[in-house]
Amino acid sequence: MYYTTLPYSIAAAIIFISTALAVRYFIRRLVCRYTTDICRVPKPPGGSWLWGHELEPLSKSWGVVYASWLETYGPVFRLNGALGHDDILVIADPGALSHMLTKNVYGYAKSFIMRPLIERLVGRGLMWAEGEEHRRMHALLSHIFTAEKTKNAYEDVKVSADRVVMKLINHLNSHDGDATIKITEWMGKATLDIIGRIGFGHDFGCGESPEAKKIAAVWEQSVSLGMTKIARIAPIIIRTFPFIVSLPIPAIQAQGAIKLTVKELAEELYVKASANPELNKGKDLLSTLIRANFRERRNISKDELLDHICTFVMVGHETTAGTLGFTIHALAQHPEVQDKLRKEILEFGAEPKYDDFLTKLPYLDAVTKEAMRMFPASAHTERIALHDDVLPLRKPIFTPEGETLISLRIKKSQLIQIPSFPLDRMNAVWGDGNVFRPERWLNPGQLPAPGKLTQGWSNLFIFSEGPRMCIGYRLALLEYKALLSSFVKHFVFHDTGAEIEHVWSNTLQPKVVGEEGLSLPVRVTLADY
Ligand code: HEM
Repeated sequence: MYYTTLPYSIAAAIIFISTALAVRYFIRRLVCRYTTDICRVPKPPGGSWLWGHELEPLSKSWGVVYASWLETYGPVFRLNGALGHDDILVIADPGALSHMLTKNVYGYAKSFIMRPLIERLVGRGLMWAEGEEHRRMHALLSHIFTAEKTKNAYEDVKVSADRVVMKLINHLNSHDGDATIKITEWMGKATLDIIGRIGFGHDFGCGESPEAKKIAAVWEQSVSLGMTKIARIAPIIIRTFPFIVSLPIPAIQAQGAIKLTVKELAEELYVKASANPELNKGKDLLSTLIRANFRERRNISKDELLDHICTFVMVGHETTAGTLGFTIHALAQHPEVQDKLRKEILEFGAEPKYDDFLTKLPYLDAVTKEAMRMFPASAHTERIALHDDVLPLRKPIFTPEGETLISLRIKKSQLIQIPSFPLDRMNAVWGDGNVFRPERWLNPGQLPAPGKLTQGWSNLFIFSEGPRMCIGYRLALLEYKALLSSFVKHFVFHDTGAEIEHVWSNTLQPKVVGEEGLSLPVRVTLADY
């Protein structure tokens, strides 16, 4: 009896599930066709029945596949989602981005992939919060990142910049003045040192303290594991099966370890600083927050304050280090740009101060903008629409049926990807978007019209735009310019000839083609002047 009925019940179950899936599929297509404009948006051909188009971007250096789609289909297109997920909208149109990120920011939340990732990496701070909670946290934190507070951080930035320069000089002296280094690692020592002081009055010993080494090791482990094929597919699977996040998978657990390490350190300062908040005169961000919490009776929990510090430490140091690393690599590949930059810095003479960086070093400013255009650390992001909405388009879509769409109706839960990495490299906007050419910034006539660009810092997308734009962008720019000018003043960077590809693992990562793990090798010698 058992042997005869089992195949029938399995067959019945298969027929039932297949019919249910087919009915669901057709209902969704009908809903999509008649209540949204998604079906009219261009879509690349192909895409597997199981993975949709979602594995294709992983097959090449990060951004290359999205860039070719953007070239072919324009700034708005759609992809088949993996594992039966609805079509995904990909948006690089400045009008639609401004609607989602500036005008209607709380109508679009971080996606089910991004939010758990952020929570594991840095905790439930500003980057993780949504809606009213985000508004409250932003009001609490924005006053510690003003232009004036950033200016006051200059001395700490300078101390760390000098320390890492001295360390690299010593390193070169012990290698006959000529060494190939992993540039992002060196930049990470400096930016961690800076955020340690500014964030919670901690000295990371220019990357040499045991805690600094632990953070660097855990970060590298998390990024390296994140580069493996399975880890790169994992977010797509997690979207359908969110419980996977709680399984003991090394790549996922390593992300949590970074947060724990930083929290442990910040907790020591928290205990000291909160014992007597009025007497604590610390200038660092944690002390400032503890004092404000005490004076204004805000009742912010210790956990929340520590998560803010974790967020600043991780998103504040890795991003800036990554962009600096890519810039120095670009300078090694463009010696004429490097020489011109060094000349400007040497001719300036004195040590530039905060205000000098803003107005008195135009070529440094041009190099900064060009690098920020080409190497955004946050290389990709995603949003979910929380309500039915209409997205305005700055560049209309012309459908094969002869219709012109100047806006798109979308449904609640629509998943939207923002391809931040290729977004500011589009040839249709920049002409030569993949060419590192700082000179374009010296002549405003050579820049695209602002209407073709997003509304963030310098009309670039690197720090995003609107109320969720990077809160630390002034500090990032100060660190970036102070470190880059010190490095270019003291060292000469040479191209090693290694072919570099980009990987999206937590942030934008460099990797030598054909080698394992993250690496951006640059040959360094001492500047001779
Ligand atoms: C070159 C360096 C940096 C880059 C490229 C960068 C980029 C970004 C981007 C793109 C976002 C928006 C993410 C999104 O909404 O999906 C963001 C948010 C954020 N950044 Fe930065 N960032 C940098 C440095 C810093 C620094 C130095 C700090 C602070 C110490 C910082 C703190 C934050 C925080 C707290 C948020 C969350 C803001 C919110 O959601 O309201 N970042 N950053």
